[in-house]
Amino acid sequence: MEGGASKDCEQSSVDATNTDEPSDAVKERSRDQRLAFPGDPKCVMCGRYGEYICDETEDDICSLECKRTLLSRISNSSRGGHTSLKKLPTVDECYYVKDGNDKTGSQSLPSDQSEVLRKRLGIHVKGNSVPAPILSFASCPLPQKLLENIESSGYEMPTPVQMQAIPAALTGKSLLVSADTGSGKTASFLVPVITYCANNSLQNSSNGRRPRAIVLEPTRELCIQVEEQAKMLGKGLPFKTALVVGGDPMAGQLYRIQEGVELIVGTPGRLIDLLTKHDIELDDIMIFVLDEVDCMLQRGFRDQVMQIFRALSQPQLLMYSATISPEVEKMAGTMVKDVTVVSVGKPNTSNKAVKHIAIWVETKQKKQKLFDVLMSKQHFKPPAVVYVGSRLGADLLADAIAVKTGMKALSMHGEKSMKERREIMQLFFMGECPVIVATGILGRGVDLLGVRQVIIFDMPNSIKEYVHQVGRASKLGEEGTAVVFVNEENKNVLPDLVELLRASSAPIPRELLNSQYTRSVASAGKGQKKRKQRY
Ligand SMILES: Nc1ncnc2c1ncn2[C@@H]1O[C@H](COP(=O)(O)OP(=O)(O)OP(=O)(O)O)[C@@H](O)[C@H]1O
Repeated sequence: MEGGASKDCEQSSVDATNTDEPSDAVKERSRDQRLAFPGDPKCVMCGRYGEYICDETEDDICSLECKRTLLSRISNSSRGGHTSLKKLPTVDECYYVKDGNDKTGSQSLPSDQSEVLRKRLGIHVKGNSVPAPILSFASCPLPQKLLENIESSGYEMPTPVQMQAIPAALTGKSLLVSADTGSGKTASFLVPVITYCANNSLQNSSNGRRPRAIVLEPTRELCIQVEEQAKMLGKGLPFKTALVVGGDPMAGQLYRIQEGVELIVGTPGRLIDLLTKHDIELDDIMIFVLDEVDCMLQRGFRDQVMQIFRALSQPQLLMYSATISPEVEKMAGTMVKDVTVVSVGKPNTSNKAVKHIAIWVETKQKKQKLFDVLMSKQHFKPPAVVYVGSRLGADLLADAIAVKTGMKALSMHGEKSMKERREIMQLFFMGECPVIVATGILGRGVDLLGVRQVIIFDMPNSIKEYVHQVGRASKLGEEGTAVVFVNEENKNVLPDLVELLRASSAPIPRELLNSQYTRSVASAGKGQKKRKQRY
């Protein structure tokens, strides 16, 4: 080893503020070394953090133990006829601490390493005995078939929210989780739900199969998407799902539940309708998921959600959203005791991968501005979603786009039948329609495959909905663009918008800064800037 010179030492001269790595003595054994984080050098022998360089071979190595093994392997192979020092293939997969199983059966990181990982990935946790984050799905006791399905879905590594929320949910405790739009929250609740259901299915019992978990979503589109993902991840397991949404005949949905399912995915209204008209056994529901929880606990949905919740026998409550306010946290605390709170990144901020282009445009000129964007080779990046505030507005604008630009444009809103809604989404996904004009129905949660541009034609009334709508332009950190039209009519949301644009380092139109509704936040920002420059 180069006189024990570690890469950390090299690093520390570049980044003196990096205090993540303890600079202690050279590690004697492989198990004393921490795991490799994404991007770290990996030990060629065991895959842990390759903190040192072996001076004989120039290989990354984690400890003296691995160095000895490496050198002995090389000398064995050279005795076998190889005269030169042969490089061993670099190990790609991470190795996990084998003897640190926690009570969920997960192979857990030691607590100091958990803290380093959380810090690096912006994971914050609040609660009692929160388990360590995981670095691979296989470090949790998931059914083998589920692990295979995860792999065939192309999920090589858990995303940060999955790293923390999956082991936390497997403890059986209730969770409140916030993470960016498009960060993989859906799988972070489906994986524990499927694990629970598959492990507890009564498929071979004389009592038949009964629902074990419910996932509530605010829109039918989101239900369809989540149920599809659940089916994909649960394939080959004793795990069946039922979709309970308005617009499809109730008889078919009821029949499916009576035939035996483990998971119900539905909207609150239709589920209550079904539960009040028919006798459905809910005693075995052990997990209740409120996706988009801030929306589900808002007036409009709250009473229905609470009605369903009260019909259950104190299930584990899993609550998720990209936008969670302190009020929602408080409400969640009244529903269940001892909630574990997990947040990834800065709560309630917009997805960093989305570039915001705010344009100040008077209402009368908005249509023309939209046509300009759609007809500009430079600015239009199809397929795109245009968000509007009303159903009629969606229909009229889609027609106007088709007439003015010659492009196929379809509207999407809650008045369309389920059949129409499915057909529109299919055309869009098949690439046969470059523009969809939608109400907020497509604003939350829906994974709009391939969409990298959204145009907010009518600014929503709350910055939270704006965050969800612009989130449709990116998933898993891929870059997207959000064009947003604003004017004085959006006065309620303008101050929040200025703050969000500033936090995203996006240009802020002069009219927006000078508006009477934003002057106070705008000048607060200016003050901060001046102070920074002076010191
Ligand atoms: N571990 C993973 N590896 C690769 N892709 C993943 C992984 N987890 C999820 N995905 C994919 O990332 C995309 C976004 O995930 P998902 O829809 O769950 O995001 P979300 O956090 O629920 O977003 P939103 O807040 O908008 O609902 C999906 O296409 C999903 O299949």
